[in-house]
Amino acid sequence: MTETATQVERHGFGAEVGRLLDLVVHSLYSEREIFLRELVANAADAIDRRRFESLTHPALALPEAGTIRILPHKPDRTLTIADCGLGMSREELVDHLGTIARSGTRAFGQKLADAKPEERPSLIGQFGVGFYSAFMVADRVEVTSRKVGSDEAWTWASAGEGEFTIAPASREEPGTDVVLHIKADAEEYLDPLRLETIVRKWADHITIPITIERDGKDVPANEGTALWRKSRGEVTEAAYQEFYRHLGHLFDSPWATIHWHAEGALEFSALLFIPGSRPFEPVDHDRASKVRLHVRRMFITDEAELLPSWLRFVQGVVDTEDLPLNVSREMLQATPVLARIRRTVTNRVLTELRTRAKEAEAYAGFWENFGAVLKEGVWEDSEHRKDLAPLLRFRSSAVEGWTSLEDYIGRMKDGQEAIYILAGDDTAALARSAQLEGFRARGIEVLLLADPIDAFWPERLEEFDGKPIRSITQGAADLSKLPAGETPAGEPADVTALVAALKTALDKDVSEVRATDRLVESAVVLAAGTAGPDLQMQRLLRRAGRAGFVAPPVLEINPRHPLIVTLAEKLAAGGDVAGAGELLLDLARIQDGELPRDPAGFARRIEAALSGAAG
Ligand SMILES: Nc1ncnc2c1ncn2[C@@H]1O[C@H](COP(=O)(O)OP(=O)(O)OP(=O)(O)O)[C@@H](O)[C@H]1O
Repeated sequence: MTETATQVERHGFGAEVGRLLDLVVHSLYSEREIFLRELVANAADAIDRRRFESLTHPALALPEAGTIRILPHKPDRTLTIADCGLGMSREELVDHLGTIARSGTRAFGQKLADAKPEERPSLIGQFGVGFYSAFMVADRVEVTSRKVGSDEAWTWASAGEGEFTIAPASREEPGTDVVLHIKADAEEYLDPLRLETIVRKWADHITIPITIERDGKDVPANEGTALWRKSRGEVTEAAYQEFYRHLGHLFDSPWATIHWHAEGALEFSALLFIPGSRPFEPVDHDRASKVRLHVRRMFITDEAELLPSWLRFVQGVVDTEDLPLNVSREMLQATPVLARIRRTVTNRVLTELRTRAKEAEAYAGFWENFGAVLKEGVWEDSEHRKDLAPLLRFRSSAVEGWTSLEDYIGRMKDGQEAIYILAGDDTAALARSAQLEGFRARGIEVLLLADPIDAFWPERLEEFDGKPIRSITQGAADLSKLPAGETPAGEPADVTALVAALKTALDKDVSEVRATDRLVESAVVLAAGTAGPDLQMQRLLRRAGRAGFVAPPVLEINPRHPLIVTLAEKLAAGGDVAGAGELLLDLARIQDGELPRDPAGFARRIEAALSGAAG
């Protein structure tokens, strides 16, 4: 390098990088070797990306031997990881290595900061922290990179303490060298045999050849067999697990490993995993499946959406013989081959779920992690809606744990015609809801739904096994045909006049006031009109600022409740019930977890009511 001091530019790290670096460097001793996994994975990504770009820009083609070279050099205590990948421009060096681009890394940094110091090593070992893990073993890191298609090369350098420098450099070919100045206590990473053990452990499934320099020669270090091409019997659980962790930045064990080879009309190998825990990076990031598409072992893209978005939690690889190696992005969008693969792979995952759904306990684990995502399919995928319905699980007002629609139907009462559901924000609150009183009194089970998507999909599924699915907050649930377990205490008051007076008092805040037989202990409850969305859907629309023309709720009153009886009497004696009406409506709202319409006014009315009681 012929740099002069004046050409070296100094930059401060983004605040998040600084914090992450500090944590990584100071909390780690045991699992340091994963730095190599991270750097080799970055090199492999860069080569894969270059290969893909070169399909449309042949000038960017990879040199013959597209390898990753690991070069330990004891005399000057450096370890270099060199690749012939896409390379980075000056701006990319600054952006990619000076700030944290990946949301997952950022979230991980937070998790790391929150963890107890003694827990940090294992956290880092499990997740990896990308490029910055280099600072676990190096006290200085230099990255010299030349972007494909450019003659310029630049060196990014840092001691991992608050700042990095950028200076012009030279590199004969496009690609990247990451040079680590190995710390005194990390000398083992200059030993070729030690490095080889690490590569075998972490990177054996990487299909790009990896070599380690030993006695002046590049010695192959990875087997490079594509794991998914092997038959199931040839792959150990440990190898599956390692590959799974590599794919999804996951640290647990897969809940399901689905590995098969399709032959006949379509030829492909697929290795898919359903994660055993919710991934660290939120799955709804862009809602697209990231299953990787390979053609004859070569990585093509992870954007082929090989699974519908409601299966986006599935990780894995599909490797086909039926597409040309030089498949372009345009072709990927147009080819019927992918559509056929998609259908086959989707059905295979559904079959796996159906089989595993028979083991209630294990399935519950899956459901808690990904049930909410699966339900999106019921909402948006008419082709698979009916396949998904039997896979759904619910909390219920009648049984502990999870239950299915099929089991619910098995418990339906004589004369009960519908499957009843109640949606809200939180199952514990739903289980206590006044909405359930009349159903409980009649021994009728209600399914309790607390995912945001639950406001949507039931409307699309409509029925299961011939039984309509009904939200109990929508319309007047017709409970009169179903006998109550015991007759509720007290005579119902004649509330005809009260109903009319309350409607007048509440005016546009309610669309109707009516007496109901679905309450037992509570005086009032809200319902939605028969035609429009149910209460939970209305709440979500309001929160999204899209209440639009949602009709005001129906206020239902319990004619046997002492409070209602008293109000009916007060009205008959010529008293005014307008203030009480305002309070009743707000009480009904509060019961459903909402705020009073006018909290200050509500407080004043409560004060007045209490002083009346006190006086
Ligand atoms: N050898 C390389 N060649 C080209 N670009 C690289 C190389 N190493 C890193 N980069 C760029 O720097 C970015 C940051 O790397 P880093 O390892 O921190 O995160 P990541 O690779 O995105 O995530 P992770 O390592 O957690 O998978 C990469 O996304 C990539 O754009």
